[in-house]
Amino acid sequence: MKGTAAIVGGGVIGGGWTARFLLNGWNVRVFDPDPEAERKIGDVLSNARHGLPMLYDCALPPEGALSFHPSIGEAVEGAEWIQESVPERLELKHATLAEIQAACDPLAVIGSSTSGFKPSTLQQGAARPEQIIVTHPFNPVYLLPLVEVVSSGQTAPSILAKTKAILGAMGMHPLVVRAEIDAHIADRLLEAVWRESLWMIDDGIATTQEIDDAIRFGFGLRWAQMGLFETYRIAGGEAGMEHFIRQFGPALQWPWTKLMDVPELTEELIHKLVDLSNAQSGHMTIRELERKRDNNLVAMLRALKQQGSAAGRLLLDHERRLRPALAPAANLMTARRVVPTDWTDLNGHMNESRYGQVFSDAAEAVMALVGADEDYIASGLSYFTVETETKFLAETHAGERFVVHTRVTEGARKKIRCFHEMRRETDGTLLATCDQLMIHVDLAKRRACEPPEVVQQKIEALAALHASAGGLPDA
Ligand SMILES: NC(=O)C1=CN([C@@H]2O[C@H](COP(=O)(O)OP(=O)(O)OC[C@H]3O[C@@H](n4cnc5c(N)ncnc54)[C@H](O)[C@@H]3O)[C@@H](O)[C@H]2O)C=CC1
Ligand SMILES: C[N+](C)(C)CC(=O)CC(=O)[O-]
Repeated sequence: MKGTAAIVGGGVIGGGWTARFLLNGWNVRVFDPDPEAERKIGDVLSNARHGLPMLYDCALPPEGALSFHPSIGEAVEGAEWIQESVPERLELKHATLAEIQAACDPLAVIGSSTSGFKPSTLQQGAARPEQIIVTHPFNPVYLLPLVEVVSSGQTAPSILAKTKAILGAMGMHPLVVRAEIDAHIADRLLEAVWRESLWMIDDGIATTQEIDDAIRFGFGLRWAQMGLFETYRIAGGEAGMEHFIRQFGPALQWPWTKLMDVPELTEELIHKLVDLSNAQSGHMTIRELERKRDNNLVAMLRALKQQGSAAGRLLLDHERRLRPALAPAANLMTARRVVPTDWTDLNGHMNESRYGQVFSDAAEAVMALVGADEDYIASGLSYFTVETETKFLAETHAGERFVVHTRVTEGARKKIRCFHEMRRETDGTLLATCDQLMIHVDLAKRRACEPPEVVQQKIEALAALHASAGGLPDA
């Protein structure tokens, strides 16, 4: 599902939305009065182009076209999705939504990035309230999948359905908030932590660094994979949640928090916070910090993907939809992707162990093509690799795109032999080759066996096709 999106307000969040849509193949039309908007969005895009493709073990769709427009009216023309991301001021949101509605398609989704306003508040005075919905993302929008989707009684069910479908197709997780509430779900939680943290700084209890360490060395790591309640269920020991709530529930009455109070934002507190933050992170520019954050997020999300857990499960499902179906052909493209940062080593290039992964993925594509796919393996039959010879011919680095072409050089009885060629996509440089022999096995007996006739025929046909076609395609 791809189309045209209009981004109204191209700052931190609008820039992130621009990248999410563009890199998922949508055309994006931006309006932002800031004369620096194009450069700033360019910087966000360069981070996104580095980070997002690394999440996937296959290629993203070709990028859409990006354009900048001098007015809201021109930007929203023909757009199926309009994302409002102007500063968090109600009168500005109302004026912007009115200008959008004066020019846009009445059937388009108008999503607002608002961190805190309820959709019914945004809809006040709107020409078509039914078209407006809250779609609250998380920074960086191009990497974090969560979008809180909040409708009011006036939002059309068709707009809600379209919103969920479009966000899901871009690999995002639309979390539909059951009832509208100021600051939705996540910002309520974040605000409680933020308020407590400001108190601890104001009271001289902790520095920004110490508070960040308390999060990132402990519960921050837990929250990425299990959230609050599953984590606390485990913390109750074998008796689970009941023991946990009976033990720690009463502590909520004790003076552990100052929850509802807010420290007064005096100039003194503001300067203290800024000075502490400069001492903690002032040695890096914001862009350097963003790149560090993105590399860490990519590595963590890839680890979750490997486990099929939490946001990693979502990535796996998205990847399945992105992967093109392979058909028998003389020119068999068995992999196409970028080198993720966590595949590089101290030498600054892709580590030799990762080539094994690349050629294993290419071999799995061939297996699936001849019918030895996930269901086949679940039924108790598969192929094991018994021999490989890999030649490392040129270096490749994080972020570089490569393709693998495979020729089946032997396909008879229990054997499949593949010859893989891995090339850098930009200039066709041959990076590595791999000669790989696989043997068909019975997974219950863990012994070699003949594949069924139907698989056998497909392998033989593929081997014959590749023998008659000669070598692999020129780069
Ligand atoms: N920064 C964050 O962490 C998050 C912010 N949000 C929400 O996203 C929205 C935007 O916030 P940020 O991107 O952080 O702000 P920002 O200040 O980075 O960007 C706002 C952009 O809107 C532009 N703008 C100002 N007036 C405009 C107008 N009349 N028409 C079009 N563009 C206009 C500005 O030039 C600026 O580029 C807010 O509603 C905020 O609550 C949501 C999630 C996270
Ligand atoms: C601080 N904030 C309220 C703008 C934060 C958000 O809305 C979400 C986020 O990305 O943390």
